[in-house]
Amino acid sequence: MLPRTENVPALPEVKVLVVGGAGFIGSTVATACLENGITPVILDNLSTGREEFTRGRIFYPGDMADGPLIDKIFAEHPDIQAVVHCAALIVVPESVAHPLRYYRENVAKSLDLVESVIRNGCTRLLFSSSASIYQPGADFTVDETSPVEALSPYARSKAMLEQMLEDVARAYPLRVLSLRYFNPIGADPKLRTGLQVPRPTHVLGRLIEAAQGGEEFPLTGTDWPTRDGSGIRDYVHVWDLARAHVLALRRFDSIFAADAGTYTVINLGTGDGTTVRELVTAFEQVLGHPVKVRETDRRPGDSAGTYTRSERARELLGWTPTYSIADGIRDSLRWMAERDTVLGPQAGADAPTATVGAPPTDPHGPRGTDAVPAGSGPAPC
Ligand SMILES: O=c1ccn([C@@H]2O[C@H](COP(=O)(O)OP(=O)(O)O[C@H]3O[C@H](CO)[C@H](O)[C@H](O)[C@H]3O)[C@@H](O)[C@H]2O)c(=O)[nH]1
Repeated sequence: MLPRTENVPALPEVKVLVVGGAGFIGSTVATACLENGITPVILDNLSTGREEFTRGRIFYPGDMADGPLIDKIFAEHPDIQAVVHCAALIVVPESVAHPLRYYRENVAKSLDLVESVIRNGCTRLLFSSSASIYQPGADFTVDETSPVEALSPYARSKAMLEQMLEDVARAYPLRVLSLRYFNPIGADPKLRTGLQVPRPTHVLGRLIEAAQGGEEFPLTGTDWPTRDGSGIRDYVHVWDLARAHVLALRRFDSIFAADAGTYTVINLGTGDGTTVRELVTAFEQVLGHPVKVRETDRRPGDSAGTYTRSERARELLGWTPTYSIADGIRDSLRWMAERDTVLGPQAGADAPTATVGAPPTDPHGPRGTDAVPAGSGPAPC
């Protein structure tokens, strides 16, 4: 006979508020949380996020600047123990054309959110920052102490918010961990979520588009002082990024206990620099055939790029990336082939209709479901 369970105390549920949890990274973070015993409560205004990514999850449609809504969420989920702030507009050229919108959405509304978080007594915030704020050094490597020189309104919005959060964390009962992402690629290995926009403008999106339409891939910039003249970046699989968030949530208190401060930064990159030419070669190897490449001038506001040399993510989070760049390319291709099935045909979007061949199943096996070792979860806020 099975033991009765009524008198067995339930394990305390670990809950986090994921702001921007219907977006590409936020939804993947939410999935990784679910797979590791953390319940995500999602807030997203669906300006770029997708409701499909919230199915079966606790979801509040709305804006992060809506104070009464944040109060309602905390009232209905008093067991929320941390906030993961992934909500942002992220397209660099768009930020150059519409800086007011970017500063309002990314900076001003974030301040409203943080004020609401503090008002509701939550003391832990993970902030999605960006490695695009770094000034490229002579060898293109950076660590968390490297100089910051944000070159676009998008990057400046991230750099400004980091500075503001540091000041806020000094003055109020809040600790903030900024995670500086390098260049996310791939998708959830089980293809539950992925990049939602139909025509992504980042380099891998443009390569996939070229492969789909048989068009030329524009290689934007061939005179950078890198080993082959093309821009260099650190491409990190989004599932590895998501795992890092789970580890950061689990270790949040110990990170700050060791550091004794209230604000800190961790780079999330692989430590491998990949040039655009090298990325094209890797892409062609995964795809199985060449793509046409057209060399063009640099993009306005572009930079040579950076990659991380930091060991901080390994030391503080116990995090090491598990996916290769080929894995990321393969998962991006698999997701693009599957995206319309998950999201439905996208009204008004001039998405390419052809799809490129992609492996039908997850070729990574169990790594896609790897559980993050359970430590002590964060205590209530
Ligand atoms: O069609 C293209 C697009 C890009 N590139 C090149 O590819 C490299 C990477 O460009 P991405 O646009 O893919 O990435 P960025 O690092 O410039 O910026 C992106 O990554 C950042 C993270 O560091 C932020 O997330 C930002 O929002 C996002 O646009 C650059 O050398 C760029 O010149 C091309 O050759 N052709």
